Amino acid sequence: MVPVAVITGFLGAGKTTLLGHMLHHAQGRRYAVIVNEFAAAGIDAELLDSGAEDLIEMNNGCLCCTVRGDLIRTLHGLLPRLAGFDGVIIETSGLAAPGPVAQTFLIDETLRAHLALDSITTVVDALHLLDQLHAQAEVHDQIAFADQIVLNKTDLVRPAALAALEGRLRQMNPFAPVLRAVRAEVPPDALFGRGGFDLDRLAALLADQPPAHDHHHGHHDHHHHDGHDHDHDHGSITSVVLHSAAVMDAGRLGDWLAGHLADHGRDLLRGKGIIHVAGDDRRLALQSVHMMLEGAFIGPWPPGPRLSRLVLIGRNLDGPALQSAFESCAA
Ligand SMILES: Nc1nc2c(ncn2[C@@H]2O[C@H](COP(=O)(O)OP(=O)(O)OP(=O)(O)O)[C@@H](O)[C@H]2O)c(=O)[nH]1
Repeated sequence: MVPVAVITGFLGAGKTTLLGHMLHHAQGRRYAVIVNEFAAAGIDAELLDSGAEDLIEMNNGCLCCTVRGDLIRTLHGLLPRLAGFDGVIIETSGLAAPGPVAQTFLIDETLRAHLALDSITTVVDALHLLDQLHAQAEVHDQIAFADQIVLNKTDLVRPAALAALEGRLRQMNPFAPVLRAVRAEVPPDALFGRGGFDLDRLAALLADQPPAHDHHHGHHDHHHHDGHDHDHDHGSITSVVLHSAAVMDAGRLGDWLAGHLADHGRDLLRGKGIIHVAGDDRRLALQSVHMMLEGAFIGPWPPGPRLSRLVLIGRNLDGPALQSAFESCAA
């Protein structure tokens, strides 16, 4: 039996950071990694720069609904090579409800014979958690399903507020231990060997219960019409992928993005980009979570054309306007 760890958490909470931390501290253990992004741009794989033995990307939407079939196929494809791995790590997209992902391991007989769900780790963003609990139904599901919770980005929040957040998390999920973290730095063995996955609890959660979040807020975008997992949409949350083949001016791009985030940060949940900027041979990686923007140079470009890509996930995205604003940042 090869153990499977699922990493979940809302957009920008720090899932990829946690995955990177685990892979860099693998201490000789070999993991197969499955990454699922909401937007089809494959940027996570580049940001991760992981050295993972086997990184499989699933870019066609959200793991919880459209592509559970794809997850099953992907895992089946992995089976012949499974003996070479000490574990499988699945990073779900930030909009995924973990229930159906967990269900995959219970329903499929063949998978069940070879793979054992070991843990579901939910990463939460200490700075944005309270807002997200009001606006995003997925966050409730992710917390409710967690086997353990990584309370990440504790550097951005005062200690007193942290204790309150922890209390809130305990209230929502009394079973999951809460690990406080900066940059998702939790013990490297935190994802595996927990044996913590209690099937009885899972079964109870999978049963058709009213979602726990119904009482907490007036509106949400999640619609479970009949208890099946294919019927929810993600409300008005969409994504756009901006492209440019031109060399970009880092200053101009930074000014535009900072201004745009300041004006639209509430609606703009997440931004991620790999940018070809003038004057540097390395790739500029950009990341935003609401209004917080970070940029860092990562390794050199691979041979071939250098295409800049910026993915934005949020509400009310005007794709053509964003694309032309992006292009106008050319050097
Ligand atoms: N200040 C601070 N920033 C963090 C911390 N952890 C991660 N970040 C930053 O938060 C941003 C999002 O982190 P990711 O790990 O990409 O988040 P994610 O959950 O994988 O995001 P999605 O794949 O979009 O769902 C990045 O800019 C990280 O560098 C932390 O503990 N403190």
